[in-house]
Amino acid sequence: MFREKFVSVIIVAAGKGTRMGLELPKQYMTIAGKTILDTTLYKFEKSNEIDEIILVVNKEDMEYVKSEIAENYEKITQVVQGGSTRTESVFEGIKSVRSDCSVLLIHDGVRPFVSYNLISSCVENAFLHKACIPVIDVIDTIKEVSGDGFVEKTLDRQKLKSVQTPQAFDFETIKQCYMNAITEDAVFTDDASIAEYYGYKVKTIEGLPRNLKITTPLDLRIAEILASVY
Ligand SMILES: Nc1ccn([C@@H]2O[C@H](COP(=O)(O)OP(=O)(O)OP(=O)(O)O)[C@@H](O)[C@H]2O)c(=O)n1
Ligand SMILES: C[C@](O)(CO)[C@H](O)COP(=O)(O)O
Repeated sequence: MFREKFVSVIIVAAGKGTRMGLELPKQYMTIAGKTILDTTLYKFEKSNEIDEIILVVNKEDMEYVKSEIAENYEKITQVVQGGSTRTESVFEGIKSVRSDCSVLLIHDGVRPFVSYNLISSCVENAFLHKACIPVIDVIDTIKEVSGDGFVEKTLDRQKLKSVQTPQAFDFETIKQCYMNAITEDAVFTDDASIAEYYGYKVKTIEGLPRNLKITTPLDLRIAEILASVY
């Protein structure tokens, strides 16, 4: 139904993995015989919804990625150099997206357990609502804590959601938002918050608990278990 429109995905993989605490950036670590980045790329390569993949990596990894990774994926049209923040890396990717793209997905290279169904739902809802993000319920009680370590308030958990990627957008809308946002001092920790900043309404859909962002050594252990199942 949506296939006559061109759909691109930017996979951002230019992070340093500071919280993982190892020298090798986590996207190049191997789980179940494949790098985390390869496992992520494979999902989008095989998804019927995706027409092109733009891969964003660090300057020092460009040659390795072009010769050892990108070669294996027909849908990768560009490997581009990222920036010093996730926002800058996404913006570099956006500059390389085909001008006739209708819907753009933006996905973390370190979320390898995304499903084909979730990719499809994101695309479908971006066509319907212009901006769509997957979310899951928050499990813990969340409190706001002041700089001196005392609780300021307890937030209403019913209204809180934990946000995942892929985040999906009408391409022209998110491109314009990013072109404006890149000149702002504000710090954005995901793509949807940039659309929100410029007044767009963002539709949430049900994400997947297994779609974790591999960030810490504990996540890596969990990912090893998940890789034996998904
Ligand atoms: N300058 C950056 C920073 C992050 N990312 C990407 O954004 C995704 C989510 O970021 P995160 O998990 O925070 O990765 P890192 O920045 O590598 O980790 P850390 O913050 O611990 O250094 C990752 O796929 C990461 O490679 C990126 O492309 N460019
Ligand atoms: C985009 C994101 O994955 C949504 O949860 C997340 O905000 C990325 O954050 P990070 O600061 O790059 O870890």
